[in-house]
Amino acid sequence: MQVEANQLVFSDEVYRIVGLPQGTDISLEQFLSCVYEEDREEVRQTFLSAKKGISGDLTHRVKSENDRLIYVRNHMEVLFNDAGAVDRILGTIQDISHQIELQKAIEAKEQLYRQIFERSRAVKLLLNPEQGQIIDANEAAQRYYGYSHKQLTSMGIEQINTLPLEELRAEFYRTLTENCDYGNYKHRLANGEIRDVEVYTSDVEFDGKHYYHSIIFDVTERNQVLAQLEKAAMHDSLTGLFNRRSVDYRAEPEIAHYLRTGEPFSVIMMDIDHFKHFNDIYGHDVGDLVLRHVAQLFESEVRATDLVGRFGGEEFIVLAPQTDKENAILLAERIVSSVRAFEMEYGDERLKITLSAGVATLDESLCLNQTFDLKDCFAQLVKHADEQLYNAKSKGRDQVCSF
Ligand SMILES: Nc1nc2c(ncn2[C@@H]2O[C@H](COP(=O)(O)OP(=O)(O)OP(=O)(O)O)[C@@H](O)[C@H]2O)c(=O)[nH]1
Repeated sequence: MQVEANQLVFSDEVYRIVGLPQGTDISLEQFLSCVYEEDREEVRQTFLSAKKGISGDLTHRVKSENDRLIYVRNHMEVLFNDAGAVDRILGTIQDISHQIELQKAIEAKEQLYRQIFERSRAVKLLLNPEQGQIIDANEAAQRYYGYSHKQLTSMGIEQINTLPLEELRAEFYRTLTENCDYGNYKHRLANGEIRDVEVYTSDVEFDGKHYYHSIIFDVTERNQVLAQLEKAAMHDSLTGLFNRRSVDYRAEPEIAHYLRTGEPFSVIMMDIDHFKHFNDIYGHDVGDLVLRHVAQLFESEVRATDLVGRFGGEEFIVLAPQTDKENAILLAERIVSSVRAFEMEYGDERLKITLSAGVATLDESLCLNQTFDLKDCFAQLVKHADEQLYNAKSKGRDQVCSF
């Protein structure tokens, strides 16, 4: 622009941008009329400042043909004459519509993903994998954990996850590298409650840095139901002892362990003497009570590594790993004695209970006859213990016999 003459000289590109025929003489006002109304005043002010000697930059819109809006970056460079007065303003107008459209598309996408993260009803956290720092937390996470966004984003994941940070890192690494996209953890809420959670984690990259995007599902109630179902499936409902299915399930690895290491393994089969009398004389409920009391006595006599199960009716079994014949006999005698010493109160009466037991200890002959089928091997062992149990019964009951 020739400042003195108030005359604008355009390059061909500027004529194209403003949509005017090339070579047209243009005044500042004519140029401003091409500028989008909302931006016009700002462009005028930048021109006025340039006229006063201040160079400037601005982004504005220009109305092109068919009123199409074009975004331009307008740089006004002030050139001074020898006397130091403003001589010309050299304007560079660059069509940046494409970049702006691109930027708008990126922003729109960013907004979309931001909303997917923030408005999701699933609990979501964004973590820094090195420090375990919580970088972002959506509203559902704030509600779930009971912390504000500010509090969560100043916390490390180890303040929520009950695992120590080192173990957590190893867990994250395992989850991501082993292509297993979720892990089960315990998370602590602001009110101190510990909840079971299933966490799905994916590695996301942004600006050259890696983050972990975790979606957290509370599975506390589901786990409680599963644990109850599992307990019901594995235990006898009357006595709380393991049921026959779980005895079989636990016996097979013990036999495999014996075959591998030669460490002894014994079983004790036990049966309450004349149990039918309790039912017949006092009723079935009292019979049930006897079974419960006896089950408690068993549990107090065995080691934590032993397993006591109800094999059926009034027949019980003890699996005693790492126990040889001598020690299994001692254990059986201890149990038989403790039952003998026990008196069950029933009204004014004190009911006496006795028990017979048969012991069998695993040896190779029991397994070698089989084709190394663990089930058959265990059945053989039980059969031998059962024979000894009936031996004890026939010898007068209230005693232990062994194979
Ligand atoms: N109350 C109760 N009785 C049961 C249960 N399961 C089995 N019984 C009873 O246990 C009794 C077992 O009787 P028997 O097998 O004749 O044996 P016993 O009377 O203990 O005699 P010996 O074993 O020969 O000393 C039967 O009357 C069964 O009905 C139970 O869950 N509750």
